[in-house]
Amino acid sequence: MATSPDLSPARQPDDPDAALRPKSLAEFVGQRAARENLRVFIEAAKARGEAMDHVLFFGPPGLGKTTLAQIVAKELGVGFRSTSGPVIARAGDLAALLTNLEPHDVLFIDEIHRLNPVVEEILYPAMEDRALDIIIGEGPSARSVRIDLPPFTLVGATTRQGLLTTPLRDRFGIPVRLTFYTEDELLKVVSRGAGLLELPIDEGGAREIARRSRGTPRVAGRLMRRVRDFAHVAGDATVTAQVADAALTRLEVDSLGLDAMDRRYLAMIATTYAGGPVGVETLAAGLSEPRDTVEEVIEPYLIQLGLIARTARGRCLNEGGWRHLGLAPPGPAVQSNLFDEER
Ligand SMILES: Nc1ncnc2c1ncn2[C@@H]1O[C@H](COP(=O)(O)OP(=O)(O)OP(=O)(O)O)[C@@H](O)[C@H]1O
Ligand SMILES: [Mg+2]
Repeated sequence: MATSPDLSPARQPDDPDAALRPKSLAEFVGQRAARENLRVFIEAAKARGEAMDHVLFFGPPGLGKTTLAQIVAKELGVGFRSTSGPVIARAGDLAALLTNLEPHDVLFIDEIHRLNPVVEEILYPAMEDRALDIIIGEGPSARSVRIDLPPFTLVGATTRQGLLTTPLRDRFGIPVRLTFYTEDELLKVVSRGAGLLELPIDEGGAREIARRSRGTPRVAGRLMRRVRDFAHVAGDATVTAQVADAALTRLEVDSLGLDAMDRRYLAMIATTYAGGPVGVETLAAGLSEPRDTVEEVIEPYLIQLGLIARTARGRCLNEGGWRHLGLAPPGPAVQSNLFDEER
């Protein structure tokens, strides 16, 4: 996922996401504000015959950042070049990419928060003045040469907007935050996906998958494929709510859509650290997961559900978190957690 770029599902040749990826803004479900604004900016850029301003998509993994980047290029009717922050090792690599763009092309940089600082410096004048400043030669005879670039649109994607440097963030004219999907939106994602996968499913079955997809279309797609496997082997002709529930329960996806890792995370705060506060490093070590995964993948949805809180002194389990684990919240501890948050 977001932490190991070269293993990212989005970059593998047999990308299971690809089959379900919407190809146009009209097909893209949810994120209504983002979609409507993008439509305006795309139309305006096309009408003026200009490259669209630079766009930054940010939000948790699997919400559609890469998908929207591709859609933007398609709707603009321009070329799409794709790379990722950690892959661009040297300034020269980025210079080569930029000088090879056709006018108005979209250059997509995934995980843009992981750009090497030296490479990032090249990007500033490229984004602002559509120019490259290249140093030729070494020592006293070195001189700087400015190369003009074709007008282009940089589309950046990140799961961690907070890790972007301010100069980089400020150069994106169109920042777009993606948020978790509602159950009804995911219902549409599942119904559309089931059609593409030729999976016979009724409304109850689709809603069960939608409800337990962690607010995330990628998870919905994954659960749909697994439910299809179970239904196939069990000989169920149609995926009903009951069939979906049985399959999801076997996959250890609970009624809130939390998986085994989410529950281990909650249980660790509850039992090992008495409800917190506990530092994220400590939790990551206890779970044997990289800190990035804990912060980018596990926590955002648990915070959205209100099961945990991030406080200045660490992570705390909220009342809902205790109840979800089937435990009673300790009275005084809850009060002191509230007190932490206020400070
Ligand atoms: N609005 C949507 N409607 C239908 N399917 C969607 C939507 N958004 C995303 N998907 C599906 O979810 C999957 C993941 O989307 P995508 O790769 O764009 O996520 P991402 O935000 O780039 O994730 P990451 O941060 O891990 O790179 C894709 O299969 C895509 O088809
Ligand atoms: Mg992506």
